[in-house]
Amino acid sequence: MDIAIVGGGAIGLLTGAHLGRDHTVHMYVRREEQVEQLKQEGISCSSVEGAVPVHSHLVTEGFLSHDLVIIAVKQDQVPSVLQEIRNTNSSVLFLQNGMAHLELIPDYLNALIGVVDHGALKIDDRTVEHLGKGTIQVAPFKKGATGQSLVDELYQEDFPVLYRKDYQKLMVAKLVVNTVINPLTALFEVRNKQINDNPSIQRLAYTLCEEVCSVFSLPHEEEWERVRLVAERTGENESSMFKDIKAGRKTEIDAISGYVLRKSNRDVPYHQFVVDAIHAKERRGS
Ligand SMILES: NC(=O)C1=CN([C@@H]2O[C@H](COP(=O)(O)OP(=O)(O)OC[C@H]3O[C@@H](n4cnc5c(N)ncnc54)[C@H](OP(=O)(O)O)[C@@H]3O)[C@@H](O)[C@H]2O)C=CC1
Ligand SMILES: CC(C)(CO)C(=O)C(=O)O
Repeated sequence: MDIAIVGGGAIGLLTGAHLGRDHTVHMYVRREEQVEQLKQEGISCSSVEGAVPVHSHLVTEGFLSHDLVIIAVKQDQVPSVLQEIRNTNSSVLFLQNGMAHLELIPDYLNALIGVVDHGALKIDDRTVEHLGKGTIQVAPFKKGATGQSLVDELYQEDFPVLYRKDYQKLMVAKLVVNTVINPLTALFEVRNKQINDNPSIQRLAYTLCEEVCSVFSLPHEEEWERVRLVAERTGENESSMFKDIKAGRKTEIDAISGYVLRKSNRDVPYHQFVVDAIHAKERRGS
């Protein structure tokens, strides 16, 4: 298959390295020096042997035609990427955390929604460290659309891409995990395991979980157990929000906890607090 990946960050490089073994991959990035480095040296990924050759382009120089376009930028960059790809007929796979981008997807687009539970860290413009192996689950955005054969073609034994029917279920499950673990680990600057190990953080986590479950009518105890398990399984991770805060970058708080606030028709004070507190931390870094 001929695949375009927009964004050469942690997830763009990780998917590019793995899919580039079986498919033709075109990386669309926004800096000339990254275009050149990828063109000359390919992608290096800790879980893939050798450098993986890819084509590379400046995103602003227009799009070629591809079987699939994968959007691997952060939430806040989705609008500008949608502008760049507005004339595409290709299927488009979105890999963002949070759910705010779903509201931006235009009707005409043949969109697929992906949930990534790998952990990846960008080391430099062509190098990514694969920190936690997981899966990418993909479901069609529009009712009735399938895309299953395309998704099945992406499957690799050591990099499973799995077709699912219901994107809502997938996304809400990931949102619950991110809205509990990410802001608390970023605020207290701790690894994920502290959600279980620090009794005060655990109490805050439990209440955030109660709030998000009430907004989406989910069974609280079941969801809380799932959050605890993810915090345990990824215990040594620094969450993506904690990493963003440490690096002085804008976080995805508005797309995650902010989305819960926007969807709620009652007060969710703990979510309001973490949104304000994370914004305060972002400002401290600027
Ligand atoms: N990293 C992880 O382990 C996981 C990440 N995710 C989700 O995946 C998404 C991507 O995250 P991640 O890869 O970590 O983020 P990164 O910050 O590592 O990468 C984002 C990349 O997008 C590039 N970019 C930004 N705007 C544009 C644009 N307009 N056109 C082309 N490229 C652009 C940036 O370029 P530049 O370098 O020039 O700034 C950067 O390389 C996020 O929503 C995240 O929540 C989900 C699960 C795990
Ligand atoms: C699952 C978790 C919390 C793993 O760190 C994550 O998705 C993130 O950090 O964004």
